[in-house]
Amino acid sequence: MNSTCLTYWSSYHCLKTSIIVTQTSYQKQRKKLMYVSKRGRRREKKARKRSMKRVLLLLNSVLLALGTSGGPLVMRLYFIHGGNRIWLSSFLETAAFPLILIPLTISHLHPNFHHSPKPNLVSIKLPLFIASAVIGILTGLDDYLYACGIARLPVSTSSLIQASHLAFTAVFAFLLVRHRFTVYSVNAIVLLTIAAVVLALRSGGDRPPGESTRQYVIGFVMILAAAALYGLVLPLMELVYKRSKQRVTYSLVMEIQLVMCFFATLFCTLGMLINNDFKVISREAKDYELGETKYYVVLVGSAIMWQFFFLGAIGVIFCSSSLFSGIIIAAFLPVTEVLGVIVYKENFEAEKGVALVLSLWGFVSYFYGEMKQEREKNKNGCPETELPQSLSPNA
Ligand SMILES: Nc1ncnc2[nH]cnc12
Repeated sequence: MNSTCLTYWSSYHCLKTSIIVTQTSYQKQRKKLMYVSKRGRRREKKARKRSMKRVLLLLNSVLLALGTSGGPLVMRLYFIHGGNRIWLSSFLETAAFPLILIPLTISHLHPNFHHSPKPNLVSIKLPLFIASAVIGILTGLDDYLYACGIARLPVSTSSLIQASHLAFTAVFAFLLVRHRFTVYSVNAIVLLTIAAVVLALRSGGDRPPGESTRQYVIGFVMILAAAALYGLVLPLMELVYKRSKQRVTYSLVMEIQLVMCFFATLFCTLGMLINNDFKVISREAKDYELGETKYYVVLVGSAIMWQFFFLGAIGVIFCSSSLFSGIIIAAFLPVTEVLGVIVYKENFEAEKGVALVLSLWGFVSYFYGEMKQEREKNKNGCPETELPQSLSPNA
């Protein structure tokens, strides 16, 4: 009896222990599963976010490329055929800002662009508003300097601006946001700068007949100042995103763009008022070589192209970096020159071909470096990292 009892007793204990062990391992397994699925969900969310950011980067790069090539071409069309109001052309650089209301409305309605179920109509807070307004005024000043240069140095100057613009952006990106350079990005900066300098070397041949040396020098200084100022504005924008206490979403980026362009346009409107540009527009339209209707078409086209430029630039900063914005602007410079050959029947000199090849090489080098960096990150076991050099804290 005793021995039977003992057997039962030990079997009972055995069973109990095995139940407890099973329960514990089940709980452990369950916890692990929950952890894995939680991690999986988090990964999935991050991957979705990353691919969304890639789409946005592509979209903004296309906008920036369109604006970089189309903006100077249309602005040149204005000056070539009899337009000469500098404040008006700088005003046109940002005046199409109400267009941003279209994607902004879409983004408010689309759940992928915001994070709360009931997004506010206006999410920008006062500190970000003030920063955007200050950058907007700087942009207005930059637009004026840029238009001054384009008006005085018609063809080759744009290449001069871009030549120094990328270098200024690189220096300010290092100083303001501690941008980390790779061998590939430095190679790209050098190649793109050489490409633009090759174009700029032809500048003597592009000097318009009858223009005084003084006018030429003023144009040169203005365009260099514009390059330096815009080289500061892009990293400044990146700094604003990074320091923002608000979570920076693409909707917020568009609101920032709206505020910036509003203040830039306000600045140029004051210039136009002081300079009596509004009174002259109708007379200038009547005298325009391509006709009155085409005059207004050129003005509207210019405003749209420049809006693509500015929206693309700050969108690329949001998705990648200010340096990448500068790289796209520089890379499309020879494309603009080649388009000038096609559209305005300008001469196709060997320098334009050389510059085009160099800038494509620079662009490919930059991309190769970025892809390599991302592949290495993935190999090191952090596949869910954000896009290279992206604004991870807010994105
Ligand atoms: N205001 C501006 N518009 C276009 N390109 C520029 N590069 C430098 N300043 C610029």
